[in-house]
Amino acid sequence: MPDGGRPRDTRPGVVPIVDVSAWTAPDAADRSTERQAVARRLDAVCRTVGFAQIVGHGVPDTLIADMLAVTTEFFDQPVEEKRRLLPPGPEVNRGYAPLGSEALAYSLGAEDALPDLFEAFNVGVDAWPAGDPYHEAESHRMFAPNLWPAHPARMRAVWVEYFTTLSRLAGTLMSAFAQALDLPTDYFATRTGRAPNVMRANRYLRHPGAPDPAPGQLRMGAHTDYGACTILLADDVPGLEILGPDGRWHGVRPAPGAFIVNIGDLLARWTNDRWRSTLHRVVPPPTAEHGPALRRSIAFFHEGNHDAVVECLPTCVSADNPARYPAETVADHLMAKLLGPRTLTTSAATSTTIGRA
Ligand SMILES: O=C(O)CCC(=O)C(=O)O
Ligand SMILES: [Fe+2]
Repeated sequence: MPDGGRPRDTRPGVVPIVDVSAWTAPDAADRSTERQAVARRLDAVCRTVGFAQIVGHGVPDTLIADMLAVTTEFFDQPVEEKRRLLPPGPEVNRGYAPLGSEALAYSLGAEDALPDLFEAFNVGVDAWPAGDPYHEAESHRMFAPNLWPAHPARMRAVWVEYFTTLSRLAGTLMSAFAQALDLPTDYFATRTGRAPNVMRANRYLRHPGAPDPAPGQLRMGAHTDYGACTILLADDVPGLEILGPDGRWHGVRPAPGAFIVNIGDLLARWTNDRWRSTLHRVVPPPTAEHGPALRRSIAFFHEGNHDAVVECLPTCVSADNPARYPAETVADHLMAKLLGPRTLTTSAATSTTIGRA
């Protein structure tokens, strides 16, 4: 082995790198042959792994650096400060989630799970046209007001800019996904274009003097993401694992500058499982390893419009391949998924992992 017996770094490992610049670049309109090649590659990756590393995404490095800086400043405050931002109830996915307050395993129907070892901060859509009935209908829940901290003062401006930038990127990815599924490129625009997207920063940190995790306790329990797709910015620190097509857990380390994009339950349901909503988890560092083992991630969850009915796409159903999931509104699916982990009770949501490894 090249460096004294340590295993060679095998990035990108099981998660292929996909360059999407033919879809995101200013001259994307002139690159239809390349766009089609990217769409075909996305289809192949989404059918097998359900996770890709996206490069050529066009999100400026400076914005990413600002996001990480303000978010680190936020989490570095005393916990009492952060607890001022607790949401009014579990149905409001906003503000601060303290260490150990959630367990993602419940989202898959677990009946008993140890608390996860992360803390998090969540925001949703920050503003919409005053009085708009679509948004007002969910202003108590999926469009609830954000809970912004007083410090750092720049937090809201930077987060809103990043949220807006990633909403645009998600829209572009949905166009590429539509083409990959042999649909018109604007197919998802009316189904996801006004979605109650959520952005969540996770911090995993071993606090000095904290007990070792209990046997089986994870930094984040195994789950599938609930929405259409997720765009994840993560430190290149071990911990994230995905269940591969071979039925084994594989570590994922992001390539420099790449976002990790994964398919969520809504796209698995739309595609009748042609695309995988892949199980993933975050494992704790080995107990023998010293230090805080800090790992940071920021997940942008691209959902569907809350009133969209998700049912099998016309290109993904046939007499030999009947629809596997009942039609359901996005709101019903997302709320059923969300409440389990946040109330530490079994979720009643339909799982996309049944019958899979
Ligand atoms: O922290 C990570 O790498 C994964 C986070 C994640 O899966 C999530 O927030 O849904
Ligand atoms: Fe996730």
